[in-house]
Amino acid sequence: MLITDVSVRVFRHTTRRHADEAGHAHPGPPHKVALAILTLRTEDGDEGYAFAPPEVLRDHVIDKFVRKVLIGQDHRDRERLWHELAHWQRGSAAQLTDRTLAAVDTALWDLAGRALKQPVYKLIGGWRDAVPAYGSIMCGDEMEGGLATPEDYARFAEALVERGYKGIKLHTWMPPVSWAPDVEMDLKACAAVREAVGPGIALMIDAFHWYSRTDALKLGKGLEKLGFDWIEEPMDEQSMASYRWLADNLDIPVLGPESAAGKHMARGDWAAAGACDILRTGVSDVGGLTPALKTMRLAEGFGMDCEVHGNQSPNLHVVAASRNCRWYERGLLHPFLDYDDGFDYLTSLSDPMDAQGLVHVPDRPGLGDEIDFDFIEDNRIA
Ligand SMILES: O=C(O)[C@H](O)[C@@H](O)[C@@H](O)C(=O)NO
Ligand SMILES: [Mg+2]
Repeated sequence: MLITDVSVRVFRHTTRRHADEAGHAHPGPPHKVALAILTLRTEDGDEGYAFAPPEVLRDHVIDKFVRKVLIGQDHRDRERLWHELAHWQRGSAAQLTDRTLAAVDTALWDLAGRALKQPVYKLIGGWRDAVPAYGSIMCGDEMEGGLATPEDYARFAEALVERGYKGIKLHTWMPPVSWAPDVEMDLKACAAVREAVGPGIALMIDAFHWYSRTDALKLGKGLEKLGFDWIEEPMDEQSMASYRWLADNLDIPVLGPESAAGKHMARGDWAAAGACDILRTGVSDVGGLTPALKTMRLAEGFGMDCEVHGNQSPNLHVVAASRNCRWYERGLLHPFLDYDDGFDYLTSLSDPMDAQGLVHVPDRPGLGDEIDFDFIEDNRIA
């Protein structure tokens, strides 16, 4: 049970996803990007894994913090190990981030499941074996036939309904799109999608993240007329007061926070302050499955749903183990990309979706990722 080794391998894989200056993904030509895999190994030879950007798992962080906390410890003590690592953040000069905590906690959960030969969501306490997915569309762009016009969004939404999605979230246009942000254009895209898919499909928006209160109110009021299920991150989430004002002035549910710091503690403050109607968490955002589950359970105590940010197996297991979460966010999607192609370092999809829009949680040990270790070795750079 004791952890005897913590290691990181960095490898390159090919993707057509390119990040813009706000970190939002857009399609482009195939290019190679670096990714790191964290491996925790015990005296019994059991291993747990997590993927993260290489900078999140750089040597300094692993040596100075992660090894110091984990080596020699019982891997099953996830609660204690998470808190010990989190306490190192304060004195780390901002070097030990929530993203690193998330990777370590994810690998600990994966390790527990692989050692016991059980899927993680069953260890947490399963709620369901299949979860409804919404198609999370990439931010708009200026690509011919991409997501450049309201009609482009409508056409793509029809294709997503055809694929089986029962919910669709629009990330609308943001800089670096030359004319963005634009509330009127956001509403035109949302209206075109509603017209295209009809009233039976759940629609949500994830808008430009720095609108003013008045612009966010105008957007929200317009979405109310279109029967949208939630408005997400239309203003800077560092101002909880702005969100409390918005939630007080809108009928459409306000969902958040996604990107605000503070883990499950900040999300408790948002729920208590009435700054949102639906809470939000995400394994990468709050420091792991452990705090993501804490957010989910505190939301339940407030009678609130809590929607999970992001795809991939860690988030899927949180959704599968939670009653007060309606969706799995499957994406990000674009007309020029086939999401079901998966990743070249995994030999199967982590989130296979059937024609009815249900993602079936793989009945495999741990988080269930089928990792191609030969690919990783063949493409290893550190
Ligand atoms: O990079 C990001 O900010 C995320 O990909 C984000 O665009 C998207 O995942 C999101 O906000 N989902 O709710
Ligand atoms: Mg979002």
